[in-house]
Amino acid sequence: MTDSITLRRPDDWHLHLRDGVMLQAVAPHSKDFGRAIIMPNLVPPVVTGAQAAAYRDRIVAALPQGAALQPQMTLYLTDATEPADVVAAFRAGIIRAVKLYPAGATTNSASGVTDFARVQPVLEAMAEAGVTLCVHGEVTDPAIDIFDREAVFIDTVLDPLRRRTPGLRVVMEHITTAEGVAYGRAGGEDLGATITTHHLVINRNAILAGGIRPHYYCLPVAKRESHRLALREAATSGEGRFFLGTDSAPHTDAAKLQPCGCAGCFTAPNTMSILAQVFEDDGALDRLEAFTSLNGATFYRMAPNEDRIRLTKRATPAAYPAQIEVGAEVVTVFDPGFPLHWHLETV
Ligand SMILES: NC(=O)N[C@@H](CC(=O)O)C(=O)O
Ligand SMILES: [Zn+2]
Ligand SMILES: [Zn+2]
Repeated sequence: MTDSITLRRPDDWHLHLRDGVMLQAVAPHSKDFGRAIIMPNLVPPVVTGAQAAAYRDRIVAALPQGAALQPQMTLYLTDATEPADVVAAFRAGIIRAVKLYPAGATTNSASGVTDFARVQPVLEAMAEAGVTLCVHGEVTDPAIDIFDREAVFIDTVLDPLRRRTPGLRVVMEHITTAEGVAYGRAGGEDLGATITTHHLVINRNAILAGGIRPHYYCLPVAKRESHRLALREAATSGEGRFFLGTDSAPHTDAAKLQPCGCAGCFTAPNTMSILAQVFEDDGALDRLEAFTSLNGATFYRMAPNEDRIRLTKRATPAAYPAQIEVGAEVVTVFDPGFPLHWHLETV
């Protein structure tokens, strides 16, 4: 039997494409998404409108002909960001959002915000102009347990920040906890939350039980099973607050398989096949389109994509490479641990 579903073309509201040889290798794997919010944590970070525009051009040049992907650029918020520069880049159509990394929270976040009072004028200008703030929501205090850093961030940083900046549009990026789901759900239309593919599939046992598995290590780190189930419930609910941001974050195996390995899962090549299985398993295939193709666009006040993709379930699993080549190195593709019977087809 062959099952088939047709969806509006999905968008990826949180994507790392990197630069240089890595960009060339990974960009084609996101070609079937419509819009993608491109993360600015390059080295050095994307901090000016001119840098964002130049990076956008490099991304477009790295895409194969006929690719659907339309990069939506972001600026990396630092203590030195000028409110007028952000608003000018937004009004010029160069950027879609600004990304907040607490300094030291994740990969390439050293230039992130150290002092929230310093960036308050930027946040106020963004609220006024309608620029979205995308937030990596983890505290960096070494005294806080890594599995608690998201929940503590919500209480001690995010909620106060939103209260003192009325009207600011915020996306909680890659939520990983029941607390993140609850906070996202309680927000108004100015609050959204992205959920990754991999956090719907793995809990922390995947990283640590029976041996350490660096390819499942990302930030925020996967939590216990009850949190994964809360994310599944949120993603498959169809509620407008929750939408797909893959956080596909490629690192070479050389960088991941280290005494101190990098955080990030590379899910771009097989995300839609994995999500179709997740939603089928939860009896929610009819809500996959809301999660991947409608809710994020609504949040970002964009029309949904007009064109469609098709997912077809076949007896033979979809093939995807275990690794892709990046120059002389490789990047390992996320292995969900189950066969991918849903094949992505362009219509
Ligand atoms: N998610 C990750 O584990 N890594 C991301 C950074 C981020 O999104 O926090 C990366 O850039 O590698
Ligand atoms: Zn992050
Ligand atoms: Zn990310």
